[in-house]
Amino acid sequence: MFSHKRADFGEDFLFGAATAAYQIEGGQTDGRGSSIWDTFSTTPGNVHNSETGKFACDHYNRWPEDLDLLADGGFDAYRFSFAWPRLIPEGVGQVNQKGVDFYDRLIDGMLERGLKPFATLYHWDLPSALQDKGGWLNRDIADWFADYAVMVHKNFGDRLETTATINEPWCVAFLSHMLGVHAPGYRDIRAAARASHHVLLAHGTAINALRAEGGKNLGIVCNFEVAQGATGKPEDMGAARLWDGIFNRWYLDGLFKGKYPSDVLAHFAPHMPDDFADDMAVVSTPIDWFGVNYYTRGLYEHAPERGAFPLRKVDGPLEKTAIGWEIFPEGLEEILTRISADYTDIPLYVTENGMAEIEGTDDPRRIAYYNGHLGAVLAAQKRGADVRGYFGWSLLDNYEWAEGYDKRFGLVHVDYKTQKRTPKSSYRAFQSLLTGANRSR
Ligand SMILES: OC[C@@H]1[C@@H](O)[C@H](O)[C@@H](O)c2[nH]c(CCc3ccccc3)c[n+]21
Repeated sequence: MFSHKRADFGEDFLFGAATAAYQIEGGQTDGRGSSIWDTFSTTPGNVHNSETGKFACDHYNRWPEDLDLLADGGFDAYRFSFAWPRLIPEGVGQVNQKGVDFYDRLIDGMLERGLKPFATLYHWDLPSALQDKGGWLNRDIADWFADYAVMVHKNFGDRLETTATINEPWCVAFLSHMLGVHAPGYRDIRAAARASHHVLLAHGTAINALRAEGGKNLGIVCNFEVAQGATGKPEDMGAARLWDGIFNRWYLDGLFKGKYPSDVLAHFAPHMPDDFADDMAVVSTPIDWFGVNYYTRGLYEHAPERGAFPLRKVDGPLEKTAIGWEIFPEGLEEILTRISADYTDIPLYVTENGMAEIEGTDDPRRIAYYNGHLGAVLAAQKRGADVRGYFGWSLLDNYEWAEGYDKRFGLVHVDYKTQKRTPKSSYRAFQSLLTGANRSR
């Protein structure tokens, strides 16, 4: 079990678990439109075993059971995402009423169980019809996204506890347009530079549109990593600093200082959209809370042969999870205190933190992983970070993007042949922390 008590975190602190539509819903039916992950995952070479989210955890049909798991676990909140193609199949225009009905039932199901809905508008499943128009490379996406955000607000806003615009703009832009690891799988610095700006422009444009409709408790979720030099050599420390710029400071500086970091801009400058500087007031539109996703640290070395970004991640010595990420809870304390000291004093939520294992292990290390990172939250709170909640990634084993289904992050095991859900020992640890007892319905 955990070595912490629920009261340690503060009376109003919220505990939750998180998921994302494409990773759990399946349900490619009832008018849902195609997304870039449907096409990317069915293109050979992109995803482990060419696995897709076609069925996933069948959450589209099994959502009552999954909400029961959250309620039985004693969780206060549920972080979920809307599938843009399920609500507006072509991305703009015609609404799919069956999609609206699904999320109506889902959100009412949360409220009936006393679960606070923490919604994410975009968790990577862009409608294919918008990709056909350039997707994140087309500046118009700011308006497409804002119109979608307003549609969600009008249908569900009165029942949502919080709304995040984008999950992990670094993944939407750099991972997907520079590294090509995620959909749409570009490997092009010009695409990466333009997507890295347009994703934040879309965020700010949507925040302004939601404010105009009376939207409240609006935020964004970014992913963070502590970047350290593989050695103390100046060139390796410089590589870590540059990665910190690419992964962390591009978003923190853009969102909270209204200015992109000059070291990263030096590499992106020839490829940035014209007059991007004129957009920075919109990019840094004030928000009400900030979501922090944290998993691990990275060690970096100088790699001159690597072209535009002369750096390379190197293998570290610390214990690793099944997805190869070092276990480094101190990094969560560092990230939370850095954000609250250097960037903003608005409330922070740890919106994702968790550990992958492989099939059937119910890895006992997961309890230690969570215990260590919960301790990091407490340490950050003691150092002044206003951390209001913590969401474990993930409620269920699910579709782990390019890794397919092998890498299991769930607090609850899913047998994909039978769709049987089985709580893991880490689920019981949260249940004990949150309810003081191990019980199931
Ligand atoms: O990889 C575990 C989770 C994903 O399942 C979530 O959908 C996503 O929000 C998320 N972000 C991160 C950290 C950033 C990252 C994502 C994918 C690959 C490498 C780094 C880890 N995770």
